[in-house]
Amino acid sequence: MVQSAVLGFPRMGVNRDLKKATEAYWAGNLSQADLLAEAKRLRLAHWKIQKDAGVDVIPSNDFALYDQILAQIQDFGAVPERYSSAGLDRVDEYFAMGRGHQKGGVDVPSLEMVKWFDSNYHYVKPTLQDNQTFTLASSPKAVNEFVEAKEAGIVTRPVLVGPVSFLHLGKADRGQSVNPIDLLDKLLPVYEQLLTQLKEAGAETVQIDEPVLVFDLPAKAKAAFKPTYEKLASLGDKIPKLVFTTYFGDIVHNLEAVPQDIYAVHIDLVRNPEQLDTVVGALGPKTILSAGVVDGRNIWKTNFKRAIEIVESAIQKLGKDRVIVATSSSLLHTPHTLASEKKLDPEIADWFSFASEKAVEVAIIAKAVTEGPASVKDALEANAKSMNARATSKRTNNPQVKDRQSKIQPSDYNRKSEFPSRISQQQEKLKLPLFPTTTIGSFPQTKEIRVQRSKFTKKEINEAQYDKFIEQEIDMNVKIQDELDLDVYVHGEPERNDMVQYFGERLDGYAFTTHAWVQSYGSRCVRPPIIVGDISRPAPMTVKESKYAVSVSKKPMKGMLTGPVTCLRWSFPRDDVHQSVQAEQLALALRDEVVDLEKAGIDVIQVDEPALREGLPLRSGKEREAYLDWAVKAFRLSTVGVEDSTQIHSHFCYSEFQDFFHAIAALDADVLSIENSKSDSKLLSVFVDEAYPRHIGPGVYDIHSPRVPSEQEIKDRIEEMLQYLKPEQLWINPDCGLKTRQWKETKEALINMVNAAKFFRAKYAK
Ligand SMILES: CN1c2c(nc(N)[nH]c2=O)NC[C@@H]1CNc1ccc(C(=O)N[C@@H](CCC(=O)N[C@@H](CCC(=O)N[C@@H](CCC(=O)O)C(=O)O)C(=O)O)C(=O)O)cc1
Ligand SMILES: N[C@@H](CCS)C(=O)O
Ligand SMILES: [Zn+2]
Repeated sequence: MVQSAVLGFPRMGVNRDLKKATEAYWAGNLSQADLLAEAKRLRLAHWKIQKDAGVDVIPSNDFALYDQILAQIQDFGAVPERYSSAGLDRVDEYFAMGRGHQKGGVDVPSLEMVKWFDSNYHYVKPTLQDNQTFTLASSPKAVNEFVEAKEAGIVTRPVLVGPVSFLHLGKADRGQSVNPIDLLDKLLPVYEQLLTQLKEAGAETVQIDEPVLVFDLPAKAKAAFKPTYEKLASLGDKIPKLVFTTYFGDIVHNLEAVPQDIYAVHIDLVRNPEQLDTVVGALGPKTILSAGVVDGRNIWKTNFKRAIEIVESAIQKLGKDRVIVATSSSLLHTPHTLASEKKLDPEIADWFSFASEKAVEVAIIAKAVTEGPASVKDALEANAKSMNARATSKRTNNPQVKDRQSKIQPSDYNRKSEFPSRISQQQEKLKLPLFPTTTIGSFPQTKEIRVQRSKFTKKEINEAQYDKFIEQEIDMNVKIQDELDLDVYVHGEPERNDMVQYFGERLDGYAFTTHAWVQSYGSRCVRPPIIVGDISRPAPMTVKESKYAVSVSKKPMKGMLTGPVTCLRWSFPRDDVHQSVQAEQLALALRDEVVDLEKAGIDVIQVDEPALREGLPLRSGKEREAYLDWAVKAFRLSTVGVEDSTQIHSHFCYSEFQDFFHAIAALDADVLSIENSKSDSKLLSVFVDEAYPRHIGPGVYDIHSPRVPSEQEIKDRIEEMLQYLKPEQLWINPDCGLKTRQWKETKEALINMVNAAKFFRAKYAK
């Protein structure tokens, strides 16, 4: 029999229940016991959904209050001393690592949080010491949650991040020099104990995630797999059988690292179906293949015919008992259920499948290949009908958009003059001081803003009332910036629900949802709009608010847009058209917006591209070069339609810019703001080595945490930056937008930031 398996389920709940509970707990409005009870309720509900869907192998320990890697950091005793010595209980210690803690005499910033592979999910980086030790918690989460499910009558497959990935995804703490992978011998005993305890609790199999195998690995990490998994195999029946799990790429280049003596190997056959034959050929003689054929990263209905063909091809080589039908990755990256979408056009809704529906899909595919297609005849027919309806729908095709794309000229990618000429024209107009201060765009999205927007959406207030409210918010933001004495203002983005969803809602070719939330980090969620057809801009999207903001501001006001690559990456993209085509369509729509902003008197326009780095193919080589080529072109196409005297800014809040520096340089933006506060300023040396001539604002403090940085801390950061950057090219700004913060901490932090900038301004004026 071919089993069906889900690799992980979204945690938030049908109504973002987990977000609401954790935020209530942080605000002191929910007890810890009630938070934990809510988490338990959600886990049980999610196991039941999968059971009712007919899934054979249901995951546990895929749940986390904040992040699954963070949970493992704590369970393995890898908590840096600054947190473990703070006298917090386990839950608060965990949250302190995730989001910082500044209360009751404890003042610790959070651990670094970075993108999970090329997704919009963020994980907390294991942050390791030279003398690191590991100790398994007395009551490990993986065991607790397995037992919890078992007591509810569901025998699950616990999920762990494997030892090589755990270390490879980690880093040495500040001031430490350890290479994480060198800690493997110390870490392995913890896995042995944990796996033994899981077996004793009744777990027959464990999903051990080693997704780093899809990277180009350093030799040491690659070589670490074999001895690690031989060691675990030597424990025989003392531990559960292991499903060695990879996703988000192919593993063909790392095949020798795949353990031979292992129960099962999972591969992502949505991203890389072509790896099937090679991987099957390299499996150990008894190893099972877990075939990831239901997309864990997108919302399109699975094409059953295609998926069944892939699974059948594996069965032909391995036999039915050696194949599992699975989701390609965890379903964490998909929304909870399509059933909540009451407002979607039924024609389009018929094309989608969210997490709960995908659980049903794996079960149907497994049944089709086990018992034959006749056993699921109706489901197969309905699916074929949906596939055909989408392929032939008029909604996907706009000839005018295609015509405009075909007429793009090489000159459409270049500004009129080179940077030196542009910057002097801009400076003449803007008259900015040395070390100009600015923020990244958004100001706190208060409860009041969300309530007003919600009222407007529900038609409880009319457009004029909502517009008036937004104008008042802009007035307030301008006043606050006057008081703070910032140099380049922002309107604060109060009218935006999200920097991508907002644009998706204003562009043709997009569908958007009411409940399709996906966790981005901690309690924060996004509702990615869905690209269903060719994209175009029916009307200006941001001009009204920016024009108003300029009219009430005495200093330069930035116009604020989300760039084409980020709009693409943080949407659910089409899977029937290459992403470069979708990015180009977005770029043309944004180009018109940039030109309209300039016409409306906006002299500084920021086009954010935080997702440019995240879209970089995970392995170096031709694919990466091709991506960078079209991604850079899309950015340029969207920004270069302006006069030299208009200053183009761009923003990146993911700091690993070293490996794509040439692409950042090729964007030709006049000013870049980049996330920097959590990384070593040494990384900035790339700007010196490459003689980068343009302006840069490396973030001087972390905005993900409510913690207020002191003026001295900010001065120290600026001092470090000045070792690498020239005073006349340095801007002073936070790491990213301030929408997730409260006003109190925002003002306090910005006062310190402006004071720090003024200190250096005075120092260098002498
Ligand atoms: C900058 N980042 C972003 C990423 N991806 C995006 N798509 N957008 C980003 O900004 N990726 C990387 C980084 C970090 N990630 C995030 C992700 C999410 C947030 C965030 O603050 N999310 C908000 C939700 C934002 C939103 O869409 N809000 C809507 C709906 C608000 C709402 O909940 N309304 C209520 C009713 C009102 C009420 O009572 O409060 C409801 O619908 O029930 C809006 O504002 O209208 C979050 O809260 O999770 C930040 C950074
Ligand atoms: N302008 C956006 C960028 C976030 S990456 C903001 O400030 O929220
Ligand atoms: Zn940002």
